[in-house]
Amino acid sequence: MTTVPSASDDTVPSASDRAVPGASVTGVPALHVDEIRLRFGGVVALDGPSFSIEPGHIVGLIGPNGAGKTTLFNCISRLYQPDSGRITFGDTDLLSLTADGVADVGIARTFQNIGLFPTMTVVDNVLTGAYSRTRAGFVRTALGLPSSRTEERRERAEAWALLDSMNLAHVGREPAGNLPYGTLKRVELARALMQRPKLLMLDEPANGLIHEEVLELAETVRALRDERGFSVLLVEHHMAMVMSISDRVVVLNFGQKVTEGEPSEVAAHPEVVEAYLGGAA
Ligand SMILES: Nc1ncnc2c1ncn2[C@@H]1O[C@H](COP(=O)(O)OP(=O)(O)OP(=O)(O)O)[C@@H](O)[C@H]1O
Repeated sequence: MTTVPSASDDTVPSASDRAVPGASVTGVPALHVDEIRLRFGGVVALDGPSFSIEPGHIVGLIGPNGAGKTTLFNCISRLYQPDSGRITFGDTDLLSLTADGVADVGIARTFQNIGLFPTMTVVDNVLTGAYSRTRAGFVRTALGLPSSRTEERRERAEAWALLDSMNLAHVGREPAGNLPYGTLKRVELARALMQRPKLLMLDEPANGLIHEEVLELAETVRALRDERGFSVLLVEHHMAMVMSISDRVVVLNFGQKVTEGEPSEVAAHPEVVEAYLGGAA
C-alpha cells in the first residue's frame, strides 16, 4: 500500500479514520424492478422486464445495442419516469423519488462520459462524492462553523484513504484534467464510493479502457464489494468483465428480459450465444 501524502490542507488519516473506507455498509436492501414499461414516441424502449438485486450481489445487465439497458438504468437512477411498473429499494418506492432522493437512500452511480471537474484536484473531486450524504454539513462548511471543520477533516481523510486503497494516492493532488482516461475512470469510481453507497450503479465502466485496465477495474469493484458488502448493478458490453464479476446476469433484448441466471447459465443460452458469438457456438 502506498504512503498517503500529507500537506497543510490535507490531514493524514488516523488509524480510526482509515478504518472508515473499509467499513461494511449496513442495512443493504434488495432492489426489485417489476414490469417496467417505457415508450419514446413509437419506440418501445422497455417492455416489462422484472429482476431483483439481492443485498451484496453484483448483477450484470447485458444486451445488444438498443436493448434498453441505459433506459432501465436511467429509470432506476430517476432520470427517466417509466410509463408503468414498480421499482423498490427495500421499503422505498424509488419511483416516488427524485434523482437527489435516490442518492439520499444510498444509491450512487457513475456516468459513461466521465463527469469530473478537470481543474480540481483528484482528492477534491472525490470529496464531492461526500456532499450528497452530508448536505447539512455542506451548509455548516459554508458558514465556517467548527463542527464543519472537524467533519471536513474526517471526509478528507476518508477520501485519501479511499484513494490509497485504490492505488490512486500518488495522483491525489493532480488536477483531474491532467490524468489519462483509465485513471479518471477509477477516480470516478472513488467519487461514487465516497457516497458510501448501498447500491453502486456502473454505466459501462470498461468503455474506452484497454484490456489490462478492465481486468484491474473488475478486480477493484469485486474487492470493494467483498470488503463493504454493497450491491452493484453493472451495465456493460465487455463480456469478460461481466462474466467474471457478476453473481447474476440479466439479458435484455428489444426492451424485454430474454433470460437471467448465473454467468455460466446465461453464457450457454441460445439467444446470448447468437447475439454475442454470432451463433458460432
Ligand atoms: N431519449 C430517447 N428518445 C428516444 N428514443 C430513445 C431515447 N433513449 C433511448 N431511446 C430508444 O430506446 C431504445 C433503447 O435504447 P437504450 O439506449 O436504452 O439501449 P441500450 O441497450 O442502452 O443500447 P446501447 O448498448 O447502444 O447503449 C432504442 O431504440 C433507443 O433508440
